[in-house]
Amino acid sequence: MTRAIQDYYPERFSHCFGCGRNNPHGHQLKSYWKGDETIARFTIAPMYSGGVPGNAYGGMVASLIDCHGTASAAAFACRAQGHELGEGAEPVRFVTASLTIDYLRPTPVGKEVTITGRLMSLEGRKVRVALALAAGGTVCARGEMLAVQFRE
Ligand SMILES: CCCCCCCC(=O)SCCNC(=O)CCNC(=O)[C@H](O)C(C)(C)COP(=O)(O)OP(=O)(O)OC[C@H]1O[C@@H](n2cnc3c(N)ncnc32)[C@H](O)[C@@H]1OP(=O)(O)O
Repeated sequence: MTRAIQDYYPERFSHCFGCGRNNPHGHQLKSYWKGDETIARFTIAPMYSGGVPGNAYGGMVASLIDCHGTASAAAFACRAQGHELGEGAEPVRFVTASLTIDYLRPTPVGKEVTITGRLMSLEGRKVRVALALAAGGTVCARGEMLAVQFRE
């Protein structure tokens, strides 16, 4: 897939600060399939530094995990319905109902990090996703999300 999962979001759901392609002030995170899992790459600017010099504040880490998690949920749900994003039906949209994060070690700024997502379970409108954020191959944070399909 060359287009990011977020590139398939309908226009009206594309203003998210973390991942909306139409929000020029936001992070515009992009998530992709990688086999049966998902991946996003991002370099945190030094202005998001936190308590530990040279490292990011926790909210920034949570923001990246949050947006990658809901994008992953949309992709997992789509594939479970038997089609890929962009094929036919408009992709379903998910919001975060619950997100837990374990901060294992400081996350560096100014260096590319990867965020990965793995499907844990899918039940009706609920998708549980296991998430990890790593820098240089070392996991800095782990997350677990319950994403719920948005009801319009
Ligand atoms: C479209 C947006 C695109 C960008 C997304 C980027 C990521 C984000 O930052 S999203 C923003 C942050 N999240 C939010 O603002 C969500 C706020 N919460 C809500 O709107 C609602 O509580 C919502 C939509 C999650 C669920 O409400 P609703 O659609 O009425 O469903 P509801 O029946 O209450 O719950 C559905 C199921 O999820 C379960 N559930 C809901 N919340 C939780 C929770 N916190 N913990 C555990 N289970 C939960 C319910 O028990 C229910 O389970 P079951 O079907 O087995 O009975």
